[in-house]
Amino acid sequence: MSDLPAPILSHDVPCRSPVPIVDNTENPLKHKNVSKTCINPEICQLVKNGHKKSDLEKIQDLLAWKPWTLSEKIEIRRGQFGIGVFAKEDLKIDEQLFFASPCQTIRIENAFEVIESELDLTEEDVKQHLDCADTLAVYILFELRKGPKSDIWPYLATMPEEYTTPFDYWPVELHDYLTPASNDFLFLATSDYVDAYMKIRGFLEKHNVEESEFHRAYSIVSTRYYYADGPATHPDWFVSGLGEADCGALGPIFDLWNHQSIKPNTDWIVGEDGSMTMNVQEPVQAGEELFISYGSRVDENVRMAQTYGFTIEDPSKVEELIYIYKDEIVDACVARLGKSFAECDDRTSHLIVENDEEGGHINFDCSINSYPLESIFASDNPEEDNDHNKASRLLRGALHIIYERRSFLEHLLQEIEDALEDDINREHKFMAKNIATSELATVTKCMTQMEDLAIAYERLT
Ligand SMILES: C[S@@+](CC[C@H](N)C(=O)[O-])C[C@H]1O[C@@H](n2cnc3c(N)ncnc32)[C@H](O)[C@@H]1O
Repeated sequence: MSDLPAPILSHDVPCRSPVPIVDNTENPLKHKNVSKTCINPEICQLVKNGHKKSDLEKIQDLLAWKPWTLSEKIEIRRGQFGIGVFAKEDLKIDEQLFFASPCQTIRIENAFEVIESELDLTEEDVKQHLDCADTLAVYILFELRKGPKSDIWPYLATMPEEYTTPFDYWPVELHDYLTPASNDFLFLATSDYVDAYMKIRGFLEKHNVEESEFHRAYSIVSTRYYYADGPATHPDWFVSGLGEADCGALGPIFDLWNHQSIKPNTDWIVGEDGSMTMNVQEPVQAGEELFISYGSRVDENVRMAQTYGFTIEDPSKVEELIYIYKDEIVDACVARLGKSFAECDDRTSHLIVENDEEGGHINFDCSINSYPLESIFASDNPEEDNDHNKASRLLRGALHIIYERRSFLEHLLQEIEDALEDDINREHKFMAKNIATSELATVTKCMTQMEDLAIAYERLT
């Protein structure tokens, strides 16, 4: 049984009607609840005297902003990953911890309202249509500029001042410390927001928005965005579909939950009406941090680095995908099939293109039924071949690639360890180390599986 009051249904909390731009010179805190943000009179006095609010004081303001449905058994405080959510008491599976009605989340409709009514967005400005993330980023940017006059200031005030992730600004001199897959993701990290910036560059320049300001707003959105249904209607300049779960929203309070890939202890449900509920998924002991998984594909350090700007040190808590590159396949083909470089190169180029893999790599899931490896290591006389021969040829090819990768990663890790002896760019070097460590763990696991399989095949002969 939940200790929470019955959830506030969406129709009980009126959504804002289109907000006219109000002259707030008298009361800069337009929202009624916001004017009462100092829930602690001592803090109130300190703020009046020019005291800069701490992170936790800002969180207090956020909690006082709306009638959140938040379990008394949890608390928000600083932990090892910045602000996080913690259990004050033991929690049982299925207990409800948090509920937000649609009006308590920040949705694409809020962004439409402000962009359409307050910003002079012309057809010329939006030659390419904006998607959900772009639109929310523009909205967040201009609300941040309003400061305390913004309707959503108690939320925005809790955002980190600096919002750049190391992957966005990776120093050129540290490129060699990244695995090949990280180098692919490094490109993706910047390309999203650069594309978004380029789409509306003219409009942003008209408002004197520098790239760094847009970058902060875009990062706020991309690191805190959850999928929700698209809007029922939308302006012409908006690109996403109607009513499909391809859009996103920001969830104050909800977005204070930190990430854990494997067995997170809480989970969330987005209702059909757009409400958000957080439930306990694994038993939790008092004092423990509450985690969600940010998504099924973020169990790779490399992807977390790209999207969220952090990596996890413990390799048992992450699982990388193994990306195999063309050069590695060609090398294995020459070494294991005794063919010429030209022939192997030709076969591999052809198959990688046919397999339509971006960037000349294939995703290898440590299975010998992996196409196009199967085709590359196929016999020249397939009609004389049998399953056993096929499998052992494939295993030899795959193991060659895995062994080479493993020794590359061991060497790379040694180089990173040496580089860590000087203090420059330590955060980046630790990130590179975590990525290489988790990839090495995944590759080693795959190697063991392949070797066990190879031994089993040998026994059969
Ligand atoms: C949605 S916010 C979570 C709240 C955040 N900790 C804060 O202080 O506002 C996501 C950000 O939290 C941090 N984070 C979340 N989970 C993490 C983890 N497992 N390890 C390191 N950092 C994490 C990252 O900076 C990430 O971009």
